[in-house]
Amino acid sequence: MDRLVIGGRELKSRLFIGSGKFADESIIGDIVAQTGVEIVTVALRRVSLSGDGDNILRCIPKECVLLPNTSGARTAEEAIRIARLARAAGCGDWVKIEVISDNKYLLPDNNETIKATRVLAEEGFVVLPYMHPDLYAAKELERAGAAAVMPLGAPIGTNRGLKTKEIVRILIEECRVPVIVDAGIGKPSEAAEAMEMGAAACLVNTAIATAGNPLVMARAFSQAVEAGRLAYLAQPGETTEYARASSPLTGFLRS
Ligand SMILES: CC(=O)[C@@H](O)[C@H](O)COP(=O)(O)O
Repeated sequence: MDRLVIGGRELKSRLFIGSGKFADESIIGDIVAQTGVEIVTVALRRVSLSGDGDNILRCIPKECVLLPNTSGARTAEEAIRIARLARAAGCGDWVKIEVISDNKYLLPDNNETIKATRVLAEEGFVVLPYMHPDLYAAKELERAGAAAVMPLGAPIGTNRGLKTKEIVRILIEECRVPVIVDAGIGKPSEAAEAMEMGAAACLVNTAIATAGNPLVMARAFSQAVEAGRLAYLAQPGETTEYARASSPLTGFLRS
C-alpha cells in the first residue's frame, strides 16, 4: 500500500501548502476543503501569540497539521528559539526549519539547519528542514533526526520550477526519510515532474497564492501531485534515443 507517514501521522494528501501571500487568507479553508490538503505551513512571526488581533491561525482549519516555520531565523539558535516559542504557543510539535541569511536568493544555510535539527529532534519535535539539495547535508539531516528533508526546487517565491532536478533525484534515491520538494515550484506540471521522480510530497505557496484564481490553482496542484505519484507507482517505461514503432511497419504488401 502507498502510505506517507510523517511524525507518526498518515497523510492522504501529498500537497503541502504555505499560508503567505494570499490576497484573502480566508480562501485557505476552501482550499483545504476542496483539495484535502492536510499540512499548512505558517511563519511563526505571523501568529499572534496572544491569540487576538489579525491571527493567521483563524484561517487554517483545525483538522490540518500546523507546520510552523522558522522564517526570519538567520542562525540555528534563532530557529531553535522560534520552534520552542511555537510549541509553547500551542502550535504543536511539528516544525519546518528555515535558516536563511542570504537576502537575495533566500538560500537556506544547511550547516545551521543541521545544528537546529539535531537540537529540536532531540527535544521531540517532528523536524522538517528546508535545505539546499546536497547529498551529504541530507544524510546528516537524517542522522540528526529529521522526519523528512525538504530540498528547494528553485529559490523561494520565484515560480521557476524544478531547477534542482538532478540533485533532488539523487536525494530521492539515497534518502531513507521522505523527500518533499519545497519552494520555487511554479506550475502543476513541475509538481507532477517531482512526484513522477519519486518525491514524497511537494510544498507550494507562491504559485497558488499569487495565481489569478488560487482555489482553482490549488485544485490543479492537488491533481498534479496525485497524478505524478500514480505515474511514479506505475513505473514509467524506458526512454530511448531513437524511434521505435508502436505498431509493425512491415508486412502489408507482401504476397
Ligand atoms: C511558506 C513557505 O514555507 C515558503 O517559504 C516555501 O518554501 C514555499 O516556497 P514557494 O513560495 O516558492 O512555493
